[in-house]
Amino acid sequence: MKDLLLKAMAKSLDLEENSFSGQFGDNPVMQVRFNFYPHSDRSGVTVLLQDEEVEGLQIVKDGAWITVPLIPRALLVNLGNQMQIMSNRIFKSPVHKAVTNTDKPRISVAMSNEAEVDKEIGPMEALIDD
Ligand SMILES: O=C(O)CCC(=O)C(=O)O
Ligand SMILES: [Fe+2]
Repeated sequence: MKDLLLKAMAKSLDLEENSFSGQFGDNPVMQVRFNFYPHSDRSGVTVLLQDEEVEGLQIVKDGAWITVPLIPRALLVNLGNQMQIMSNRIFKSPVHKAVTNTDKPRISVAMSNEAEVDKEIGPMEALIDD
């Protein structure tokens, strides 16, 4: 589909139809990201750098939404579902969401790890009760 779009855009500017696709090369980077809030991260560990001035991250604590306070330049460590599974739920993967406001831009940077795609994970044996 993207090839059709790139060709159509090139044609609309009276360019040769492969003008744009040629610049993307033979192995262009394709990315898809599904954003849905609220969620818990699927990661092992997520490290988040929040906006220095505009809050927005909220987590569920004791059944209520609370806003995570801003600490400029602090890295927030959030555990994801994979750590919850491996720790047999001793570590929790909190449900959270990012709420926006109508007038201020907000940026956040998230970095996370996950187990290898085909790797099966499970609770550590020593953490399982009989
Ligand atoms: O923007 C935020 O503060 C949260 C981002 C987030 O939840 C995520 O990347 O998984
Ligand atoms: Fe998240």
